[in-house]
Formats: sequence, structure tokens, C-alpha cells
Amino acid sequence: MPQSHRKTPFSGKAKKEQLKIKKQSKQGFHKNPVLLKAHENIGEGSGNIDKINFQPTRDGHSKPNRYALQFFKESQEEILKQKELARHSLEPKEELDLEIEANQFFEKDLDFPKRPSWDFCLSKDELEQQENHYFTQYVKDVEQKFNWKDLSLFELNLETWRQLWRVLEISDVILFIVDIRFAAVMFPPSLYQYVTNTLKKDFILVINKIDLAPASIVVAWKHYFEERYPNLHIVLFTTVPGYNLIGNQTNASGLQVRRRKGRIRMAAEGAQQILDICKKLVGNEIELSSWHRKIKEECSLETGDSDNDSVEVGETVHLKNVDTDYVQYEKFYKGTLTIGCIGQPNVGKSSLMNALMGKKVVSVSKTPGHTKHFQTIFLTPNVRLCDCPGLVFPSKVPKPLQVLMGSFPIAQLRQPFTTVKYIAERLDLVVLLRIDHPTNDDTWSAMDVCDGWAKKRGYYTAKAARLDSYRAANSLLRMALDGKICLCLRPPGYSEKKELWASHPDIRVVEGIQARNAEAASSGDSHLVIDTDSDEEVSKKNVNKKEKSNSDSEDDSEDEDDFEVTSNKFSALSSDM
Ligand SMILES: Nc1nc2c(ncn2[C@@H]2O[C@H](COP(=O)(O)OP(=O)(O)OP(=O)(O)O)[C@@H](O)[C@H]2O)c(=O)[nH]1
Repeated sequence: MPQSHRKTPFSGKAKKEQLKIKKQSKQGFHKNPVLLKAHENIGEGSGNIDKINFQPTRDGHSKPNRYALQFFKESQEEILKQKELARHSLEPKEELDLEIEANQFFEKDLDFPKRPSWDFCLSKDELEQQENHYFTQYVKDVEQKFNWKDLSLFELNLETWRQLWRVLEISDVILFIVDIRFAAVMFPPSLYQYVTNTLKKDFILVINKIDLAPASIVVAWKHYFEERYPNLHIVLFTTVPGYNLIGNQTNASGLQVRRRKGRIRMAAEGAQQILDICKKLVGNEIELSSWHRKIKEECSLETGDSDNDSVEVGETVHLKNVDTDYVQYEKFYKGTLTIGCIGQPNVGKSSLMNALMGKKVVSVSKTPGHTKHFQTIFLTPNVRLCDCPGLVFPSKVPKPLQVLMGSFPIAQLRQPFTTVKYIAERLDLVVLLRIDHPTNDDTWSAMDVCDGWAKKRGYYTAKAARLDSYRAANSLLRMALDGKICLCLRPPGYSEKKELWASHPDIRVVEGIQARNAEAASSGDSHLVIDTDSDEEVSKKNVNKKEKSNSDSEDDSEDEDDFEVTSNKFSALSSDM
């Protein structure tokens, strides 16, 4: 045996140390000095910190967890209490309960961390120290002003905030992206104030995923933002417009399923809206004709009218990670327009960048928090996009809603049942999923819904062959995240003005982008799109897979770039609740 393969004897102390490291890496636990420093100063009531997506560290040099998400976590006692509540009968809510006013979640005193002032006289270490100190103080202040239990889970990793600071600093225009289903809940007014008043930069709000909402709700949200935030430029967007889909297909259960066809195409209408706004903002200072030609070319490809005047700008893709060093902001640096894409996790920032490019340039995932480090891409030689990691801003958004928004990864939830309860009290899951009561009772609890779904899908635990409620709950939550089960919040007063929004002139614009007609949007075919397979086929498949399943595990295979979308998922909402 070669010398290098021979085992060297271990001292008891070294062995102990090795076991400790092994245990930590198994638990996915690694201490972040910045956060722990802040956390040491936080009182007892704040509980521990959940470190999300942590990777084991193998050597002392690399820092795989530098940008890992961190949140405060609930105690074991709280988890047990929540599980117990999920066994109580559901208390269905009114349609009015889906109407929300953002002020209830974003209190004036609840600001987000901002980079403390700095100058070039400070060394890099001094700057870092200053920021560590600032962030520690920030967390302490939040704790003093608010009860942690009233607060949502929010980003506690200073490194992630540094990414935001850097993107805000280098960008000329800020593109803030929200998911239409939770539009106002994802939009922190403090960021709007900071960008427009303090930084004095232009702010574009992209209301994304409008394919997931009825056109009337999209129009209502657009007007909500216009009224409250006069300096916003609003764009209605979907990265999966109708022409990117294969038309309606009906599966064996009569459910409708549509899939994205072929390669990623540019979302031309949305791209054109953003270009039009940027043109107004930059005036004569930047020449944006190459961007215009790029969109025109894509449109002519769509209509089959392509001429030989092809534009090569799409080939100038330049993707690079940028560090968070300090650079003095210079407007239109080297004649380039820099657009910073910011938003909460999972709102579709990376998809939007791909849709603007007309091809895949950044990876997209169903797992929130996928983008860890911001990247820049040249859309054209003089238009640069910056993709910032998803950021969870401090707010009072309830945790179940945060899970549905994608602010917290489902796979890392300590118990998924509270969120299922939240959905089941707002959408009739029993009807939508077409499930039977697991014990043939009349009243339903969230746990019954999960068990009903487990039975239907053939989810059983490996050891005892019991219904795997945990796996069923996770499956339901992933369907909600993807929009297959579509819970869509509405602006205040929506129900009262529903007719007005439905006949508003903007409806045509929205439907144009959605590329679907009013009939489809308002028809009563409130099927829930479950899968391309029939329920029986799925059930059979899962029974075959039974051996692999166990009660604590979940099928967490979250396929990247799975573009399955549905044609009518929101119609469940249009029925009166
Ligand atoms: N229905 C629908 N789904 C979308 C749209 N845009 C993005 N998605 C889906 O939303 C999920 C998240 O998309 P990403 O582009 O990775 O989102 P992100 O904001 O970059 O996410 P982070 O990496 O967490 O910051 C993916 O499953 C996308 O396919 C859209 O317009 N409509």
C-alpha cells in the first residue's frame, strides 16, 4: 500500500474534533461569524437562527455559506402547537380576506438595512468592520422596537444585504420585480422611498407572473400602485406569454395542461414596455436602438417575417460575478445603462433576465433563494443587467404567506401543515383536488386535506405504510408555489369594484400580454391543474416508488427549468368563495 494511504494514528482530542466537524456538516450547520456577532447581542426572546441551504465546509479557505439565507427559527414548543392546530377544523375565510393593504405589513419604523456612509480613506477591513457594527446595531434596534414574534422571517445575512447595496449603487435604473399573486406584500415602501428620494434613481416596478392571475386582478393591482407610488413606472410582465406555450391539452382526468414550447423566447411585449420606459428615462444620453432592433428581430421571428437585417447583439452575452467592493457611482458609466434587477426570492428575476435576452443566460429554479451572488449580463453592448439574489425584507407578513411567496424554502420548513391550513381556509382544496376524507368524516382539518391528498397520490411511509401526510403537505405547497394551486391576493376594495376592473380599458392590454381571451379567463372551468398524468397513473407511479419514501423525507426533486404552466389555474379564484 502506498505511504500516503496509510492511516495516521489519532489522538483522542483530534478524533473528538473530527467527529464534531462531521456532525456539523451532516446537520448542514456552519457558523457565520458576522451573524453570530449580531446575534450574541440579541436578547433571549429572539430564539435561534435557521441557516438555510447551508453546505458542508470541507476546507478552511472556501466560503460556500457566505451567502446562505438566515432566518430566525421557532422553538420546538411552537412547532408542536402549530401541528396541533392543523388538526382542528378549518375555518373558511371570506373572499374579502384576500384583500390586503400593504401598510399592515410594512410599518413605518420597520426599515431595511442600508449601507452606512463610507469613503475611500477607509481600508477594506475598516469598511467591513463598520458594516458589521452597523448591522449588529440594526438587528438590535429592530428587536427593541418590535416583538420578534410579530415580525416575518427576514434576511439576517449581512453578505446578502451587501449584494443589494452594491446593485443599488452601480445601477442607473432599479427594476423591482414582484409576483402578481402577492404584489403589495412583496413591495417594501421603504425601498421605494430610499431609491426615489435618497438615491434619486428611477424605479420600475415589474409585476411579473401575470399569467397566473385573472386580468381584472392584474388591472386592479396596477392602479393600486399607480395611486400610491406616483414615481413608479409600472410594467406588466410574464416570462411565459401565450405564444411561448403549446396550446390547451386535456389529460385523462379532463384537466388542462399547457407546456412551454421549444427554446426560451423573448417576452417581447414586456421587453418593449421596459425599453419604452428606459428610452424616456435616458433621453438622448444613451442610444438604445440596438435593444429596439433585438426586440424587433424577435417579433419578426415570431411572425415568420424575419429579414436579413439580423442583429448580433444577443451574442454579446457576458455573464460575470461581481464582488461587493466599493466603487463610486458614475451615471451611465462608460456610456452604459445599468439596470439592477431586485426582488424577493422566487419572483422570477432570473427568468425575466432570460426572457429579456431571449435565451437562457442565468439558471432558474423552483427553489427560492437559488441566486446567491449577483451577476451582470450585457443585454446589448450598452445595456447591462444586474441580477441580485432574492432578498426577504423585514415586514409583518405572516409566515404561511411567506412560504407561499417563496420567501422561505419549502424543503426546509420545520412543519408544512400551518401553510396548508392557510391555503385550505382560502381555497376549497377538497373540491379543487377532488379528494375524499381519509376517515369519511364531515369536517375537514388541514391534516385531513394532506391525508386525503396522500391517499389520492399513493404517498405512504416506508416503514409503517401509513399515509405520508408530511410528503403530501410538501407536495401541496410546491404546487401552490408554482401556481398550480393559485392563491392570489387582491388590493383593498377589489370585490366592490370587480365589475369596473373587469371592463376597464387596461384589460385588453393585460389580455394581450397574457395572450389569452376574456372568455378563457372568466370561464367557470375551475379545474385545478395537477399533473400531465391522470390521478390513477400518478397513484400507480407513487405506489411503485413507495419503498423510497419515508415519513420524514419529501420528494424534493425540484427540476430546474421545468416550464410546465397551466392555462386556467386562477379560474378557481374567480368563483365566489
Ligand atoms: N407562471 C410563471 N412562472 C414564472 C414566471 N417567471 C418565473 N416563473 C417561475 O418562478 C420560479 C422562480 O423563477 P426564478 O427566475 O428562478 O426566480 P428568482 O427571482 O430569480 O429566484 P431567486 O433565485 O430565488 O432569487 C421558476 O419556477 C420559474 O419558472 C412567470 O412569468 N410565470
